[in-house]
Amino acid sequence: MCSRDCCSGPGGSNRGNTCTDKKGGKAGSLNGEKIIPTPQSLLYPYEVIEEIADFIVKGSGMRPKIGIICGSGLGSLADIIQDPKIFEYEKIPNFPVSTVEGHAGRLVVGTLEGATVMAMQGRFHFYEGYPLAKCSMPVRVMKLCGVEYLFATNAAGGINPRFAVGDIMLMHDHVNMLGFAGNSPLQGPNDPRFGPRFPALVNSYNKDLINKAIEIGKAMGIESNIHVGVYSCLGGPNYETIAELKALRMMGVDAVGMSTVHEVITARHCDMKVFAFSLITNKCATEYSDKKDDEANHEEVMAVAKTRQKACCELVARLIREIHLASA
Ligand SMILES: O=P(O)(O)O[C@@H]1C[C@H](O)[C@@H](CO)O1
Ligand code: HPA
Repeated sequence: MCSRDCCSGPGGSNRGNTCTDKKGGKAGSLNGEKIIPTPQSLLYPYEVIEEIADFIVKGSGMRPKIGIICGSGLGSLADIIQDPKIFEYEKIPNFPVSTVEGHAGRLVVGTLEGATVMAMQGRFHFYEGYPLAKCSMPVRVMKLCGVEYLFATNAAGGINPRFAVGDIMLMHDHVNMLGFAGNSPLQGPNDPRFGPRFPALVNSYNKDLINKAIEIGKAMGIESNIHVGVYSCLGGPNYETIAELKALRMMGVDAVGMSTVHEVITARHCDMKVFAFSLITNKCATEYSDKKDDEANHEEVMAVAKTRQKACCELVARLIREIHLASA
């Protein structure tokens, strides 16, 4: 049996992603066992998600209402949670592990501005070798824990020439490049306990929350650093070519990254309200040049995120306060 995490789901059974064994042989029959392709939706059945959610709710003694996913270098969004109960990903049954620098690999449950919240300090990316359904599985865990609002954050390259490094782009739409290529976290049989077979995605990004965030940005005196725009997720881990960036710009994309979209699709499928933003950590070149500056790198992404942690934390905390006060 193949034990690689990329192709084993809960229970350790093979989940049918293309896989090579230790000797580099193509999987199809590994150690004599036949590998049967498994649709993404069967990677984590409802009952397994329920078990994970029970583990978190019982372990924390809380039913969080707001879920936060911390982007690269934005783990401090979870550090401001009060009275935190911390769950290392390795200790949560059937949870994947974080493999990317800047993604600590912990789930933090507690209170923030009076609201009960749970935050992923570390997300899962397609390029790590995880199928999309596994990348966004924690969103379903959040849902079954009681979460109504998803706050998804990411580090992204700015394609819109008006964006500067350190700016925040509130996402109001996305272009799902992995979807264009036929990949979706919802692939396979649909479990209606999560949501409908064919979810609509217009109005995925909650307009009220976007408007409130703009107001908060003004109150913080950073309105000139706040934009509203379109994000696109590519598979990574390589950054984009100039031709790809030009094409994305022509499609109306303002910022590009390697995450978030599949999480938003999963959240909207199970009817969560979504707020998402990109921290612009680098400017993407859309013209050819020999300048080394044009080359994105993860160290720069992390360094910029560090300098903007405070503003991002304040924006998130103030918005959560508004949600909490409105529902009190
Ligand atoms: O998890 P996010 O989307 O914030 O991380 C971005 C995309 C890659 O994981 C990494 C590239 O620097 O940052
Ligand atoms: N491209 C893709 N992902 C990213 C970038 C980028 O320029 N910056 C941070 N994450």
